[in-house]
Amino acid sequence: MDHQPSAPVPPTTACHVLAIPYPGRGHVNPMMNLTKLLLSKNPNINVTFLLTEEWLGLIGSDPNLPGKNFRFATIPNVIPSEEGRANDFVGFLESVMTKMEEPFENFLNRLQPPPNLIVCDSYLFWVVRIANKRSLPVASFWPMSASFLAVLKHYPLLEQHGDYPVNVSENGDKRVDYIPGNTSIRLADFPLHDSSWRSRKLLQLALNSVSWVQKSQYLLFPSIYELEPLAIDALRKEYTIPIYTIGPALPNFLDHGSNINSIGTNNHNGCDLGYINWLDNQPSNSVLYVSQGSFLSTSRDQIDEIAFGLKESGVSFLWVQRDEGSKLKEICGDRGLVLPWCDQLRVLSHHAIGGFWSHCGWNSTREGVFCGVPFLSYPLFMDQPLNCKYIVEDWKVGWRVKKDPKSESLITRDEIAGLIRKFMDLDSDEGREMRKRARELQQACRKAIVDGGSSENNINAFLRHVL
Ligand SMILES: O=c1ccn([C@@H]2O[C@H](COP(=O)(O)OP(=O)(O)O[C@H]3O[C@H](CO)[C@@H](O)[C@H](O)[C@H]3O)[C@@H](O)[C@H]2O)c(=O)[nH]1
Repeated sequence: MDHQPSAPVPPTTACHVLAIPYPGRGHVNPMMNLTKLLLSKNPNINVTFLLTEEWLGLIGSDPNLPGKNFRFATIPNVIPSEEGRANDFVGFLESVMTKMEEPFENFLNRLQPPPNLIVCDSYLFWVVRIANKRSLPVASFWPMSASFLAVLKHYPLLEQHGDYPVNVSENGDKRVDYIPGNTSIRLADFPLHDSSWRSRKLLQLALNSVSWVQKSQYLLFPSIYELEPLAIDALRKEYTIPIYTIGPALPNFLDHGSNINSIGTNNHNGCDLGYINWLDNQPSNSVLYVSQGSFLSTSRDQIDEIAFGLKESGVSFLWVQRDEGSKLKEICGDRGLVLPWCDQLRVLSHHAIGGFWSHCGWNSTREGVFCGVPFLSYPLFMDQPLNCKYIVEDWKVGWRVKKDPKSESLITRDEIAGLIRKFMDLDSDEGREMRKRARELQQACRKAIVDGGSSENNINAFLRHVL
């Protein structure tokens, strides 16, 4: 199915889709991009996008929201605020899994016209429970990699092989090859592998959500088949529901219509973006873009080492760091910019960007790959070590910042400076090879979204099924 040109989606009677993302940037963004994709495919689709009131405040004034056939709806703020979400992640996740269900059901009772389809984040398992009771079809949307889903689905294998819990300082570099859909994985790269209360609790919550995926009617990934064919094929064999890869599900590219070339042309849409002007004045491939995603961070001491390392490297950089910006600016001097937020995809697609220091969230990973940018991978949590493994070992489009998984010490400024210098050296053989592969992977992704490409076929097949 993935490579044959597919029939266009036929016009149909109106279809009302209720989309409900998990309340986090890394989940809301790809759900919004999926929504835009659905709306662009068929004029008879209407979408109601359900958020908490807080999240409506965060994204409701975005100038790139879909106009036609789209509306927001809200439920009250029954969960802890997005502000400081990372400080008590267990508490946040538990609230999402227990407190949103009732207001959601009340909302569904009132929703007019009633939806024909619900698309929900796979973490919101209670949506599937409610929809099943009402015989409403649900598409479960998993905004992380298919490989990560396969790992969680087969997590009990770790215990059966005597590999759980993992003591990283003893056997973090041991590799296991018994997870379907994955090449061999270091034990240190499994999510939530340690025996702490927090990890066990988060694992229990994640595994519970995974167990509900099979009870939905469709499974959607913002992934591209070519990025992880082994995992997609393995999951297609195991699940009885149809699986569709509709990636890359990126913002600007969708905002620019289906013109895939516009992403690389720094089309500012008339916005006055000082940092884009700054990038415009930098040589091609000379700037390292540094970001740890939308809500996580690393220790203060490590941030200081990164700042001094960046300065000592002599490489130009654009660093997104939500707090301590002024202190970091002072340390880093005038070689680069420190910002609290930027339009990441626009930055990554700029010709001046030559590398991406990333925490390897799945959105950032797809965005970097789609822009053909090589990675310095610095994963922090959950699926990120596995995404880093894809980048470094499977796709070979990046290097790890932390080489030894057993080491618990800080990565020093000297190590960081040396690594950055070597990574940004466009003339080294190793770097040239990595950049070539990044361009090849980028091309494979771009092919997926044109006529006959895997993602285009998948989204059409999904809509034919639904409509
Ligand atoms: O200055 C910034 C920083 C981020 N972003 C965007 O914010 C999103 C961040 O998503 P992601 O890279 O996935 O990071 P997180 O926000 O950390 O994502 C959470 O959700 C992801 C999807 O479930 C998981 O893969 C991650 O591990 C989890 O931390 C991306 O679209 C970025 O383009 C910006 O636009 N500007």
